[in-house]
Amino acid sequence: MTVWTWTKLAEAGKAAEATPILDRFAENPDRFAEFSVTLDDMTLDFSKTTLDAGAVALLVELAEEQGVPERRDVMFTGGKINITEGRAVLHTALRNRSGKAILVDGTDVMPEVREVLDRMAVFATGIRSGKIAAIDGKPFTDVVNIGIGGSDLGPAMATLALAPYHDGPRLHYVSNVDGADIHDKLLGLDPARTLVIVASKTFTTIETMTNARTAKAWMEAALGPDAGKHFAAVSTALDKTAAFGIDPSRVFGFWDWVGGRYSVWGAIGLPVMIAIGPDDFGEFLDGAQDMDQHFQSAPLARNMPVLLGLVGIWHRNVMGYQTRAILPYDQRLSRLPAYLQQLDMESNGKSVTLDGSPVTTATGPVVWGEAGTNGQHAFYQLLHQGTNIVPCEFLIAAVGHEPALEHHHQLLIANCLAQSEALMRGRTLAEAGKTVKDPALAPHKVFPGNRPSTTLVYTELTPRTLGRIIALYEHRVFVEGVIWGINSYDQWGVELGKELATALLPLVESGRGFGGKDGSTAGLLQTITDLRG
Ligand SMILES: O=P(O)(O)OC[C@H]1O[C@](O)(CO)[C@@H](O)[C@@H]1O
Repeated sequence: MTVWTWTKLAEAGKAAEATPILDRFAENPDRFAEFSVTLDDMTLDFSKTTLDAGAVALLVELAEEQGVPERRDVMFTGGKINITEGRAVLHTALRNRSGKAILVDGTDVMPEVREVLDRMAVFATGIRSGKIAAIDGKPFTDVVNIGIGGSDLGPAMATLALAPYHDGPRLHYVSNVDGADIHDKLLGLDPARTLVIVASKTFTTIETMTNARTAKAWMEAALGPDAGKHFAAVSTALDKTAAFGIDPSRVFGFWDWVGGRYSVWGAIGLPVMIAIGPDDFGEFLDGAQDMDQHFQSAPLARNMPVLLGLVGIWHRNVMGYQTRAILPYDQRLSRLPAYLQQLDMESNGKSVTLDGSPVTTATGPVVWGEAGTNGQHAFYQLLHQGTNIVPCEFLIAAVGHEPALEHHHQLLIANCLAQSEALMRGRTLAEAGKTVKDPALAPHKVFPGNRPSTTLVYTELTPRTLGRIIALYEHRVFVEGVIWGINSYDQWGVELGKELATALLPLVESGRGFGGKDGSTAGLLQTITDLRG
């Protein structure tokens, strides 16, 4: 009975406060082994948390009671778990390399998935080799991807993450409707050498369509009516890509059962495939499949995504922490926090359960972060001494991609481990007193410690490793969403702002008619109108 389990968990949470994390290692020399989980060369360490064996057992019980294994199996087999949109949730089909059929409404989706991936590979290879050339017969040197949200964050994050594997044309990402974005990205690009990919699941998103039209005008000004030959599209709306003038042979489709924020594995990943090539893109998919298979087969208590999800539940619901920080010690993962913000917050930022009734527990935390070590010199002050406790999620590769700069990587590792140690260990007043001549300074140098973190360690940030990392976080979001009883796969919360922006545009354009608006909005419209002159 779930209420009973939540009650027991609340008691466990109170009891946990009595034993500092650091002391738990003295009590149990096997704590690291017992509170970490491994998949091949990847280890998730959650020993620097207040969890003990009893709490983990209760959390696993909660996951079982809430039906995590059953819901997982329904998701993987094409059940329509996105009930508010009547859709299956099958991003896992995009990286199903097993040859097994996956049925949606009785039809195997795998032949279509493979067909699109094969077409992407032919196109990407052609662009990379120059066989698919610009209208003057010369190779494309630059690719501009226009998209936003899931049609931008995943490929942009992955392109940066996999820079050491990038041997195709240069990639540029335009997302913001702010004209500054497309202006600055196109500046210095030669339309004669540039391919534009318009990426939009719906092909209606105002930001993307506005940027796409601007890019088309830029291209047409240079190339005239042949400009369309420098465009490709990724979308589920094939009628709309045709209306935009993109040749169907350059349109790569996907399906309504792939959510935008889960879509990097298929056609939305086209720019990544162009950058790193189909073979490495295949490795990326293989990595995700590794995690899928582990998620499906490992017992809950040794299951990496389940445990990461349960650590999240412990921190959010039992300890009451409101945010979680994503802290990759990898400059090339500097877009990971932004990517995970959409994945996590658009999925689990919900207030009603599947049946529409209000939730009775807190749901998704605020997700934020920055690459280490940069964050250390910005916001770690608050992490160590602020009044909020922020569970920190560190990521670090054992090996960097720059052998000649090995000393940099050693410093990076030392910094990463030092931070989780410092958060846990803290510094007492007595210890602080020994570091200062003036005792009045000692309180300023106290660190409360006992601040929780997890660390994900792997050999090297390869395409396969990146695939595993992203799939790990996708499944973590799933596990938490199931426990909270919410639909992680819709995003109605983004609609109201879009509707109001559409209604406001004519007022901005005309500079009048503010009467029906609330005082603040009318006042801001008037002020902006006056400033625009
Ligand atoms: O790919 P599209 O349809 O342009 O949508 C872009 C993004 O907009 C949203 O629908 C809402 O912001 C996201 O879920 C999605 O990733």
